[in-house]
Amino acid sequence: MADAASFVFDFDSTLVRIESLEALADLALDGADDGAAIREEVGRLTDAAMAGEIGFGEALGRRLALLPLHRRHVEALAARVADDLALSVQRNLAFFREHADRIVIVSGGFREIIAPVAARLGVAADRVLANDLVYDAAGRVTGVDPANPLAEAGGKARAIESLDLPRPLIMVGDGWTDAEVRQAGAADRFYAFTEIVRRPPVIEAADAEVASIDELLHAEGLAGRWSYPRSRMRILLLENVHPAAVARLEAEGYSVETASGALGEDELIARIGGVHVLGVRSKTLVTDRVLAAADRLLAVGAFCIGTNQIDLEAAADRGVAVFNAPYSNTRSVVELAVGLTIALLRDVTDKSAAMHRGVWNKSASGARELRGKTLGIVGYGAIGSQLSVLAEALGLRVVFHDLTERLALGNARRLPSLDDLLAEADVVSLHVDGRRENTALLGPAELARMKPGALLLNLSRGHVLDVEALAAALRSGRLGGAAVDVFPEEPATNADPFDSPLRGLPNVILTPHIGGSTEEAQEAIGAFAAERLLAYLNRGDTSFCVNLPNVQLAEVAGAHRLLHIHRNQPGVLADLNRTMAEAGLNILGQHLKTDERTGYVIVDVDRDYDPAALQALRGVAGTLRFRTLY
Ligand SMILES: NC(=O)C1=CN([C@@H]2O[C@H](COP(=O)(O)OP(=O)(O)OC[C@H]3O[C@@H](n4cnc5c(N)ncnc54)[C@H](O)[C@@H]3O)[C@@H](O)[C@H]2O)C=CC1
Ligand SMILES: O=C(O)CCC(=O)C(=O)O
Repeated sequence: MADAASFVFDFDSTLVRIESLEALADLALDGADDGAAIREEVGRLTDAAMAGEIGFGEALGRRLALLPLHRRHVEALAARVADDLALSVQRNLAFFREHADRIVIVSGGFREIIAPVAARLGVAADRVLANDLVYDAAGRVTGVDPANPLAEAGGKARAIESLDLPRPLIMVGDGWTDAEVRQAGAADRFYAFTEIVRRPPVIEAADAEVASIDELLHAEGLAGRWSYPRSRMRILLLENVHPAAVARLEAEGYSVETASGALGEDELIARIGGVHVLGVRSKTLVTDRVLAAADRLLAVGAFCIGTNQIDLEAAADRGVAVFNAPYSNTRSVVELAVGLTIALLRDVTDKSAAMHRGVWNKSASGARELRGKTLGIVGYGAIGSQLSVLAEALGLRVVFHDLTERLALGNARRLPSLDDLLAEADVVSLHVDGRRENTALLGPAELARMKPGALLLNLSRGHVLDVEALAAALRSGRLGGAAVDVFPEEPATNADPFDSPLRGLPNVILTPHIGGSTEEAQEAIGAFAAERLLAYLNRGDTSFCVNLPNVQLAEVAGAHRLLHIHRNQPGVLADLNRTMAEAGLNILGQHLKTDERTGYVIVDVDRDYDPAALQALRGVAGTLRFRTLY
């Protein structure tokens, strides 16, 4: 479509992340007493001109008159401006260099500042249309050459027309003077470029908005640095995911939306359309219905350890990859479990509450040391085994029970059954995962098997413990206390009410699912999960994926990467290879990994192939998801 098109780019806040005149003002006013006021006025005039409120020529003259601008300031900015390229321009240098003979830069700014950037982009000096500064004998800027059409309102259109460029002509810029080019008929299409600034009147006057050069190239049917513009890929992060994750994903060019609370199933269904990546923590249920409504979803990030809130099989059956952060909050949970155990043994919370009511109750009765007690850990995975290490260091004896064979750390003793553990432990701490089969793992019968006066901790999942049965055991005095961090029904947001049969019981510590809620853990989770999602989006790497075969992949280099997720059924690889051979694709590298349910094939191919061949690959029987990366 755009084979013969000419591209005309604005400069300030389009090719570069600065407004030249403001940057010059900063240099010229450095140390000036009235600098702040002048800078503010210059900024105001720039905005007014960009939004079309005052004429460009008038704004330029007034701004230059305000500044004690000297040649050395211009030279200083020119020396560093090429470091300020817009990020998407930096990524797509190849586009500028390959198509330099159909690119023009037009700006009401100054030739000296634009020249180094044009050189970096490979654009010839005679394809830069800009104002020429005029200096006096002392090197002070007195204005711009009045004979240059760009010194006046409507100048961009006249300057462009004077070049008689091949049409269609595509204008790209952030300001009103760029929109005017299209309005004057000097351009056939105008893209409002919003990577640096977003000006609503300009967007309204544009044929389309592009938030990056990638989007521009995609819209014009040209190959950019990425197979798909990342700014068009929507990432929806719920439940207060740490800002570190947002920053990391945005830095890679993706569009991120956030929400502080969890969403109910119907609310999520209403929002999931068009979303490429969903990020949740423990409360948002990603059900089969949600996944069925997710027309674009590539991946789900669980910004936590547990993934029981996500229908992993339904996701796999749709080729949606699910990632979590399996170790980032482990230590936080363990530290809280240790602290809660000590608090329960010493009845700290009830004593503290009494003090707040003005009651002084100094007594050793019922208060016990940790040392020498037996801790029973149910579920000896990452958290259980870490707890084991810390507990032994504090002088506890540790016994554990796990469904699978686990290495007993230190002097910890494995017990063959849950019942054995319940019979022996003074403190029982639950750290199993949230699989459905663990519902009411501790019910009335199990609680009855615990030692009289024993303590119970649940920091795993709410449904693992029958809270009604626990409340009864506590009320009857059968158990000595409990600390519960997770509940069968948890409020979706901090504004929602909480209720539980455990409320109001003595020596019962209730915490609002904060086992993993430390600043350290949340930041580490944000960083880890974001990195896993980026590895999958950017190169197809499924390391740590919890529902698809794990394949570790290097960056795509000098090739196109085809990613094919399919049902694990006979003949898929043979069909894929036959289809690729028929399409004449030259294979540079291939990986296949399968699990019981799903297969994942990654093929790096030579770049010159007929894109129609990709349709045939989508048609291979058993295909769940197919995408291309480069
Ligand atoms: N309260 C909070 O804020 C947090 C809670 N969690 C919860 O803790 C759980 C455990 O986390 P990790 O230790 O990292 O998981 P993990 O997967 O490393 O360990 C879980 C262990 O439980 C064992 N297990 C499962 N069912 C069992 C059963 N019925 N009986 C005995 N053993 C059983 C597994 O074999 C595994 O060894 C997570 O799945 C999550 O639900 C995790 C982080 C924070
Ligand atoms: O606070 C959260 O995000 C939930 C922590 C949790 O339960 C988990 O990591 O599995």
